[in-house]
Amino acid sequence: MGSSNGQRLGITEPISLAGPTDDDLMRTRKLEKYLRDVNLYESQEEAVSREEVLGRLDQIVKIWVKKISRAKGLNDQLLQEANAKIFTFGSYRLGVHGPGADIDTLCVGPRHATREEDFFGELHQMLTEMPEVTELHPVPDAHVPVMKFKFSGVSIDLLYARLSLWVIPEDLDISQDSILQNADEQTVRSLNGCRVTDQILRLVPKIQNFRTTLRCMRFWAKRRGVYSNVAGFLGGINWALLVARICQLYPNAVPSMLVSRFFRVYTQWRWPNPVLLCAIEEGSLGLQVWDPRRNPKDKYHLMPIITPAYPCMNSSYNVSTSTLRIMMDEFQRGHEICEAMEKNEADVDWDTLFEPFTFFEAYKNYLRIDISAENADDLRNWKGWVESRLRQLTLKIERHTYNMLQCHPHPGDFSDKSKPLYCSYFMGLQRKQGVPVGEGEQFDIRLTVKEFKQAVSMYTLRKPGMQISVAHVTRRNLPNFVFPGGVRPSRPSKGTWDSRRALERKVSSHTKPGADDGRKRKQTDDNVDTHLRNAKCHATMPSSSGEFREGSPIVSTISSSSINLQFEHMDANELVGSNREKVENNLTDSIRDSRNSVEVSSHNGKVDGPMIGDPRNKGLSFNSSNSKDAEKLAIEKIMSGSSSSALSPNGGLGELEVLSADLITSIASSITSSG
Ligand SMILES: Nc1ncnc2c1ncn2[C@@H]1O[C@H](COP(=O)(O)OP(=O)(O)OP(=O)(O)O)[C@@H](O)[C@H]1O
Ligand SMILES: [Mg+2]
Ligand SMILES: [Mg+2]
Repeated sequence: MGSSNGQRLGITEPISLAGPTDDDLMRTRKLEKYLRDVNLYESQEEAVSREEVLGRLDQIVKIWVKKISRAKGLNDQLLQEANAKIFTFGSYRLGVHGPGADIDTLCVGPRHATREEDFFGELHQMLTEMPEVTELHPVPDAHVPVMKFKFSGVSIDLLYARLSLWVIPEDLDISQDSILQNADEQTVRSLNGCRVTDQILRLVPKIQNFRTTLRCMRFWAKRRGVYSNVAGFLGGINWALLVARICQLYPNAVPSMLVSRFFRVYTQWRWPNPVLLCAIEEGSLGLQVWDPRRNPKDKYHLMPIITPAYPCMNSSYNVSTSTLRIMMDEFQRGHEICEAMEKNEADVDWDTLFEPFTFFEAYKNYLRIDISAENADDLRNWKGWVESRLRQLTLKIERHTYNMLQCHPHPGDFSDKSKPLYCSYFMGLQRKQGVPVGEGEQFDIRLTVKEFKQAVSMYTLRKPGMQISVAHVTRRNLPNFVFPGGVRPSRPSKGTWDSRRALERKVSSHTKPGADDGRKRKQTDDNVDTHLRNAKCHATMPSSSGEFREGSPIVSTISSSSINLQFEHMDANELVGSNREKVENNLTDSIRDSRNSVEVSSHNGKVDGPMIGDPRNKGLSFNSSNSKDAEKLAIEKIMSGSSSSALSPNGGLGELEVLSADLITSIASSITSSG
């Protein structure tokens, strides 16, 4: 049975009930020390101050609700009982927040406390008048409306849920579905964060192990540049769900094991099989739940990670083929490092796993998006809008180049300290591996960029001075402010796992051309590397200033419509018979350019992850120990679902055809109607 108290948590049996060995315990201690050393835990002082702030906030909403109840002329009894209450969610509620993280809070109020007038009106006004409150920013028009501010220096996100109750009891349980009855859409969405977080905490067997593992995975994802919902990677809630599922599958494992199993399971996961912590209940309130058989949009989700509270939704609909590929590569890298750690290989430690991904060494070509505004408020709003549109740019570039050009968005922005009202975003560009290079072929993305800029300029709250420009830059022309400390490294990183792996691959392909297998590998590698190394990419910019210069004023002087990426094929013979030094140089280039350790193939624009028994999985170094083989089978079984219940007649599969029959079965068996 799954959990320590004998109750199975999760929709399948666990994969393994094994507990830790002495080595696992030792690795866990090292991991915990590592996480403390990199400052992932807040101080006791900060923890206390957060609690005080939460206490104050709860008092404030209670005062607020009395005040507005009185103003509305409620009778004495209702006035006396008038109540509102603060709940928390997000990383703070999960217990995985770092120093300086925000506290995500939800104010639950009664039916007579409205969102517009009372929450964004009166409560906002009250906060404005408090000296402890700074940087107050109401965002009433967001998908999930929020009031953002700092209270005694602690960042707060405050959402509002208006229930249909006249009185909010102090012991209100928001996990019961009836709480959603007659609630407006924004309230349902606002309640969702809390309800999901509570469910996660109920559905994991040993919370402390879950927390440490999640801290580790969040830190890892940030270091590897795959932490960001808005950029199409995964955010806090997604990582929490992925880790929670691993905890269910290995209920007696300790954090070091859970991290390693995380990579083991998710390198084998055949997306778009959904990750589920519990069955998807259809519920009785008629709210839409994730169901690719019914909702056309859900069929296109590439990496479904389903929330465990009604109405169950996919929390990761932003993931695209590109970001999925990047994440799968990262899972593969993590898997290899954990395997090496478990074999006690020299030079491999937690530090190796957490080595930062050197985004600005990884590509030769980048797209640079600069934005600017007239004041800090405008820039914040403009950034929020542009960031939410950037994903469309990557999707469009890939679509418009028939997926031959791959786009890697950098999560987060950069800015030049000397220019406070400007900021820049970057995307790495590369030819898709394995795509043959056509003679003199070029990628013209002018139209794509133009369309993107048009879409961005549709911003309804656009103010004068909100500018955007897009330019192509080569690695050499990257501005200094993108590098740590504003200093461009004189040479590419050496001695890292990534550089060593690239070197190994390169050396083996250059020195072992004998065996059939080796020849094949060499050909593939050369093919890929040749494309990258010989891809001469330049932008044609017939602008007044002529050239894009580092540190030049924002690219408004450069017509972004003139971007014309050209990838010219050069003479591949140059590579053959090169002297040692030349090979070294090429290696350095290929280290920078090679990120993909596993190829994720794409059929009809749909990605399907590596499969067990698939030759692509050769890189997975499962040793032949029985327990690991058994685990492999168990993972496979989870993917195929245990039930063979038929699909509903209105299934209407359409594009779902691309999903495996197994998936359909597992979806069918996991979506249940609640009685
Ligand atoms: N853009 C978004 N779309 C959907 N849900 C979101 C979004 N932003 C935040 N949320 C919800 O709010 C929660 C908290 O978000 P937040 O950005 O504060 O992340 P977090 O997991 O608390 O991490 P951190 O420690 O960085 O604050 C998320 O877990 C999610 O439920
Ligand atoms: Mg948070
Ligand atoms: Mg937040």
